[in-house]
Amino acid sequence: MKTVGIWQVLTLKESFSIKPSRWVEWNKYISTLPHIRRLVGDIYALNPPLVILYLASRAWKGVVPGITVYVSSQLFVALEAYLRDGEGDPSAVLQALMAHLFCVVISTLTSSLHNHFVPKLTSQTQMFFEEHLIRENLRYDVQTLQQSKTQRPSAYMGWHCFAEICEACSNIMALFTVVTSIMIYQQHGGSFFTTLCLIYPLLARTMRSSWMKAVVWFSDNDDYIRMQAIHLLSAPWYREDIAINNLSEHLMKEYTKARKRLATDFTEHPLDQLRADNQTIFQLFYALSGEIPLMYFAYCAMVDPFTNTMSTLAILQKQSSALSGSIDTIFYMLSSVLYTLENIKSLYHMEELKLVDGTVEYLPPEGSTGMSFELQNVSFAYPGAKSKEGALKEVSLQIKAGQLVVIVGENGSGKSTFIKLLTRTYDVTSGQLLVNGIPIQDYKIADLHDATAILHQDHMMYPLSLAENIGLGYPACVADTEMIKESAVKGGASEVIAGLGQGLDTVLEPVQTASGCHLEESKYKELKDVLESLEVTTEVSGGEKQRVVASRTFMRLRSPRINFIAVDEPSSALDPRGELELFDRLRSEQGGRTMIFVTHRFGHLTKHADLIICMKNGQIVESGVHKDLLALNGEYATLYNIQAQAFAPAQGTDRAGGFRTPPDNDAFSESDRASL
Ligand SMILES: Nc1ncnc2c1ncn2[C@@H]1O[C@H](COP(=O)(O)OP(=O)(O)OP(=O)(O)O)[C@@H](O)[C@H]1O
Repeated sequence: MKTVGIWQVLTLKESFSIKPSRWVEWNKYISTLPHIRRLVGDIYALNPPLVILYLASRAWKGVVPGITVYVSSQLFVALEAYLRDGEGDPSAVLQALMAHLFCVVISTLTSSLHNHFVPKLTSQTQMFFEEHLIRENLRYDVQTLQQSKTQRPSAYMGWHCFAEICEACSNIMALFTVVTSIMIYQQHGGSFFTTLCLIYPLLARTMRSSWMKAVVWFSDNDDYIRMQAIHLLSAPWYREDIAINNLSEHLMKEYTKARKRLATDFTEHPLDQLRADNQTIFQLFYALSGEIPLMYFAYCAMVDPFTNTMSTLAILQKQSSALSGSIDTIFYMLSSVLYTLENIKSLYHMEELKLVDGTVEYLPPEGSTGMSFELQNVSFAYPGAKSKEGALKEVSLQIKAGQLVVIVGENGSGKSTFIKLLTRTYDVTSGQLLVNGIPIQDYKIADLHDATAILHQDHMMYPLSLAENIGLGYPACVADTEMIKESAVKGGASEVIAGLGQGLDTVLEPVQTASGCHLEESKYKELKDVLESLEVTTEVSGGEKQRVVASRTFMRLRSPRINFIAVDEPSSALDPRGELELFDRLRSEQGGRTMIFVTHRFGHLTKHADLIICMKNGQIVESGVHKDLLALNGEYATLYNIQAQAFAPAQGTDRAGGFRTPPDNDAFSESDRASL
């Protein structure tokens, strides 16, 4: 670790070597060859004539530097003979000039053609990979996706990888043709000259790789950290807090004090400071190496003054710059191509993921429309969770088909996790979870999900119309407007929807396609206004969104296949009346199906419950019905009484943390319940 100004910088000591580990890296890249073949095949199949045209344009780009070097060398020689003696061969000049111009014309035409058809090929490829990635993303469950460590590629990556590989091949061809033309032209000393030309790009590469070393940096300077914290506090989102608490002056004083203390330390970016260190000598060498062709010419001219002319110098300069350019490009591309190869893998990686699915078709238990659960010593830890403690520990329990269950407990006690296991969002880490007497993993996941409706605490809106937002609860009836409207009434969203200009057709957060540029000048105000009026987001409150999402669940409940309804704290943003109505309507929709509520405000639910589960630290600490649990006077009674006391007249303090004791252990009156 090195201290650079206020920064602590960590690097690894590396020396260049062809160690076995490097070969392991190369093997990794070689293993992508099947993916490259697949990528090229996929893109070729999209539009064979355009792909052939594209490859031809890249091939031309590969040979043109060599041809240009050769032809311009011929031109220099012919011109010099003509200028020096006044009686050179005009046809040789014309020939060389025509060849040179031909190259220029073909290159320009190729590049213009290239610009014409490449966007078409790019968008076709992008759409192909977008479809491929959407299909793969939608195929997997939460657990499999979370376990996949590979980065998620973008659809553009397909074309980008293909273009990079073609570009790399084109650059290798360019190098080959330039070297060939140097060898042809300079039959004596060509290889020596080629070697000299390597020095400049090699030094450039070395310099770049010294900048691209893996580095980690952080600052442990208290003053700097404090300045940054105060800087963050000046952001608009803290404004209200800072203004109301009148903190501006205090913060400014603190900032100034910290800045004064820091004055002597460097805060510039650590990489800039590192680069500035010990680079002068190296940079000098690097700059001088660019002059090697000139030195070589001076040497040749002194050794053999009669055969070396000014055209020889011009040719040497042209050849060396073409060669250095090709080598430099290849070095530069090498690192990006290696990265590209990794990306190709990730494009097809999703297909290789294995979805752990069962084979049993889900059927409800005989004579019932509910789903039964049995947990036997179930434990669960989230994949990659940092906490050593699992989210659920040794949980055993039975839930009968058609029961109404309420799960209560403190924050983080494992209530949502419990629901995630029952809905097979995740698989248990150990123990056994039986659904209708069969291990949950044995069922086909899609079948289980078809029989489940879940209303979450997150109110996730889809970037689609409100009609679809609700209708997708039951995709088979997504076009049934009447059913959607009825569901909206049950979910409490009908008034919200009626208040929006486009009603059910409103898209709250439309897909953003509109954009503009160069609109700063006032004469373009009209255009700017048009842009601002396009694809506008409609703001609604969190509670209103929750009502739309609840309507989606009511739509889902119309499906005759639903046997299990899980409701996980869906009312955090709802007003008390909205919450009460939502819970009552959900209960009235139960119709013999198993229904589980997770809620902190359980006063108006638990008395209807067939089973109450009280959780703490990932375990079930109590379970039973309301009366029995109150009589136990344990965890459930404590939680219940804390809520009840808010509505009870003052009667002294109780044992549960200093709250007033209610007149009896069941303090919610009907009117309290309604307004809870
Ligand atoms: N995706 C996750 N990855 C890792 N740990 C998680 C994840 N989700 C929850 N946990 C942890 O699992 C434990 C149980 O969380 P869970 O969400 O089930 O609690 P909860 O009882 O529903 O809490 P709350 O009442 O706050 O909603 C907590 O310690 C939590 O930090």
